[in-house]
Amino acid sequence: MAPHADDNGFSASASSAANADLFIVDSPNVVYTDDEIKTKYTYRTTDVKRDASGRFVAKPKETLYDFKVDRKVGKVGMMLVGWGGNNGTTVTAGIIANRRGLVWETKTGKHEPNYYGSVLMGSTVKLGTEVETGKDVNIPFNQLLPMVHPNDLTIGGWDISGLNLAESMDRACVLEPTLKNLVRKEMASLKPLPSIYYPDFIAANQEDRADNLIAGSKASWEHVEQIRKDIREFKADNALDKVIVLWTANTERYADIIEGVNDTAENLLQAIKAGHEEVSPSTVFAVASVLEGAPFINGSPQNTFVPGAIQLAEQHNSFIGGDDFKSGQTKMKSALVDFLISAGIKLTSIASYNHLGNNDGKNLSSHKQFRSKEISKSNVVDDMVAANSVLYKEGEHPDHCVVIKYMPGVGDDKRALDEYYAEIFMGGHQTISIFNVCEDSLLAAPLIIDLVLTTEMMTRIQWKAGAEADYTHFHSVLSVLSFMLKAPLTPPGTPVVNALAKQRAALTNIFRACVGLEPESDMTLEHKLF
Ligand SMILES: NC(=O)c1ccc[n+]([C@@H]2O[C@H](COP(=O)([O-])OP(=O)(O)OC[C@H]3O[C@@H](n4cnc5c(N)ncnc54)[C@H](O)[C@@H]3O)[C@@H](O)[C@H]2O)c1
Ligand SMILES: O=P([O-])([O-])O[C@@H]1[C@@H](O)[C@H](O)[C@@H](O)[C@H](O)[C@@H]1O
Repeated sequence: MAPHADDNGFSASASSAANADLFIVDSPNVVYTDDEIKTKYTYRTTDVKRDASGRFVAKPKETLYDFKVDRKVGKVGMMLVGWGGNNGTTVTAGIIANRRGLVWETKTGKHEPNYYGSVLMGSTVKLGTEVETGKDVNIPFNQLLPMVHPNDLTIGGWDISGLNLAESMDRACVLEPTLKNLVRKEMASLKPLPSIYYPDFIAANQEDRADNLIAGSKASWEHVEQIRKDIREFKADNALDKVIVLWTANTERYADIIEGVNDTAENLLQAIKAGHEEVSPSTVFAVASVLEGAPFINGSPQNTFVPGAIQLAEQHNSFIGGDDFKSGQTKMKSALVDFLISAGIKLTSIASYNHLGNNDGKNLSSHKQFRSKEISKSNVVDDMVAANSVLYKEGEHPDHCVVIKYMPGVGDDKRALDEYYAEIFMGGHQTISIFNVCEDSLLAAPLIIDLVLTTEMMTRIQWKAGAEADYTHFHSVLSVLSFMLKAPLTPPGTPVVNALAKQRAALTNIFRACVGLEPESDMTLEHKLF
């Protein structure tokens, strides 16, 4: 039974379990109250220095942290930029189907809704080892901490296309007609708010859908204020406790980083007021969200978070995260490269080709937009290569090419063809060839849910170091989101981790620390020593 609050000097009396039905942590370092979970956590790392002879000296280090989790989930809104797109309509219809428990028929029989592809809703984490049997006890990931359920999300958003979500769902050609018909009425009642459209940032071939616009073809302070007003009204009209904004609109070209324009928060605000043409719609949405205190997540590859936007988020203690959903080909790559290199196999060449026929592919058929995607799809191996000096000399890197072709005929069912070529023992080679048909939006929609649920959870976690310190939130840049993203944004000056297993372990173990549990080490000494 969790210790009473007074056992550890906390005020208020202990109450029921963190997740009343599933588990509590019985530890002197964990106290539950009706409103909070408070933990005292020892963070163990290893400091490494070189001695006079150049030898590494590794020294174990312990840092004591207090974590505090607000157990009150509240009513949460999700506002999607690009709501009328393939991902936006698919995630909305999927949540409606789950919320209503719909069953639909296809040629393969009856189907029930699920959240497969969501790490939080579709996977489990190890809680510990059952004393009597010695077996692992695994629980649903979303039960590790009190999280919002996607069924309870209030959804809204913007699109430059004025179609309602039923019309957009039809345009997307992602879901089965039998399912679409069950959600059609509710989807038809949903209409995206007008949005900002700066033609130079997305492919010219997108112009024909731009009929739902806020006036003005370049950044302006009126745009910031309109988006802030939209967020405020959405929150008030739906009696929400918080709103999270997520970009799932088209991939934009990179913005040039210009000193005096977007290099600092103040310069960026001034540049928007001056209507500077190098400020993108996604950066305007990020600025408006930060100023409105709404976390902003970028699901596309462009450099929305110019230095000024990051600094603004830090100044306002507002969360941002990105970039680019990691849905299929790149997620597979980050796992396979991790496996090959950590197994001592010298990957020397990666050829990634994919073609798709959806509107995303159409937009990416324009070189500047493709270049944004090429960058996010190419950098995913860098950390794993750099970490293995046995296989790779300083600066040595596998050849890596990324090709994306727009082939309308395949629609949303993207084809990813990859060839991995590696050196193995004694001059041998290994060639791995993968043909991966990804239904792009059905893979991306659960990632939108994971990004929103994780971000919302992070708004209810605080930490401090030392009895005298005040609790504070994690850094504004949510690198904890990296498992869902191709090009993880990290706090300035901190390393980028792309290895998929490490990303998931970070998310798992940070959440475990928030309920006072040690990181899952997989040592299982209890099964090895005797
Ligand atoms: N598996 C995936 O689908 C996947 C994976 C990774 C990244 N992404 C990225 O997610 C984004 C969306 O993908 P999608 O397949 O839904 O694309 P989509 O083209 O179907 O949807 C994008 C939507 O954004 C709208 N839009 C464009 N500019 C806008 C603006 N300034 N304001 C508001 N709306 C705007 C468009 O009208 C469109 O409805 C793309 O950037 C894509 O690269 C998708
Ligand atoms: O599958 P993945 O590499 O994670 O990501 C996908 C790319 O392969 C595809 O070319 C692109 O159109 C999608 O937006 C998405 O980025």
